[in-house]
Amino acid sequence: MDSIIELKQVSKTFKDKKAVDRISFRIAKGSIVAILGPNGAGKTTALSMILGLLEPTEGEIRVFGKPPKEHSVRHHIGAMLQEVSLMDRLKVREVLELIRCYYPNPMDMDALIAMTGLHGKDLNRYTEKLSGGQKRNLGFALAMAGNPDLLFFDEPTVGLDIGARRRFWDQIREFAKQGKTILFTTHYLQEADDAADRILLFHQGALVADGTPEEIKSVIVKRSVSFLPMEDGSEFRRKLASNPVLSNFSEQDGRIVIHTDHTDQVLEQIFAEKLGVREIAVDQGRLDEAFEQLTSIQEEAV
Ligand SMILES: Nc1ncnc2c1ncn2[C@@H]1O[C@H](COP(=O)(O)OP(=O)(O)OP(=O)(O)O)[C@@H](O)[C@H]1O
Repeated sequence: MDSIIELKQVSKTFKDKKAVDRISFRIAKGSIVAILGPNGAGKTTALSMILGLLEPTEGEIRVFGKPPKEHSVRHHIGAMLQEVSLMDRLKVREVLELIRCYYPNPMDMDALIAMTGLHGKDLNRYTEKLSGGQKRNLGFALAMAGNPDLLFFDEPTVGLDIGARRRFWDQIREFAKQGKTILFTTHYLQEADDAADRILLFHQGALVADGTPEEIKSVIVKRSVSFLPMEDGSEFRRKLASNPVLSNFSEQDGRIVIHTDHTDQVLEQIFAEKLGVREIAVDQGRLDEAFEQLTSIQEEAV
């Protein structure tokens, strides 16, 4: 694999808090990778270490085969973090020019403006006068100014409306087609599912799953057959419990739910046993269920 990023057994401890716990992975050129996880999972800490902003307590990180702090590595990286910090008393054009001149092969100014949702008239405005949305556009422009090969986004779509979100992801897919590599963090399962070709699922500092959205779903999401019982009472439940194919059931809002990898077998047994049921539904597991299952499995294990 043509690895752009490589982490080997990386941990980060703040005082006695282990924010990232022995994480290893590689990221291939041209991929769009989501670091997904709940609050406090260690996503930002991991991203900051890969960016060279934080030093790992243990383990090794390589970006383009080198330590992330090296000057030559920085020339190939662009980042938009949660807080876009801007220098006051500079106009938008001046900030963009300043950042562009740090890079050997910066993006053409007109192309930069066109892709980032800034308008010509914004260029002469002082950065402190921009609205929240315009500041985020500028943050995106600053991340892209050096025409980087590797892009980092920490929760990039927070606060963006649906149209802006869609434009953002269209743009990101275009970058990936050009061979750029994108790593982003998100809380949004749907966003990771839609936008990423790989998901690294973090929980309590650990990497608890790594794969395509489909792989993650197929490994840990159980499908289910659910129905409403026509007869109530213990006899019906006894019949279910005594059949090994049906015995793994739970009850949700009056429905009986059987989690299974073999929905056909479950249906066969329901008919063979002549169980009185109605409104049968067969459900494919969803990514948000997978996420909840994984994180709750981890919590039980702690
Ligand atoms: N500078 C720090 N000092 C002490 N603890 C920290 C520091 N930075 C992060 N932590 C702790 O490390 C853990 C992981 O934090 P991190 O910000 O990486 O999580 P996250 O997954 O990005 O969360 P969120 O989605 O809320 O941004 C949390 O328990 C956090 O409180």
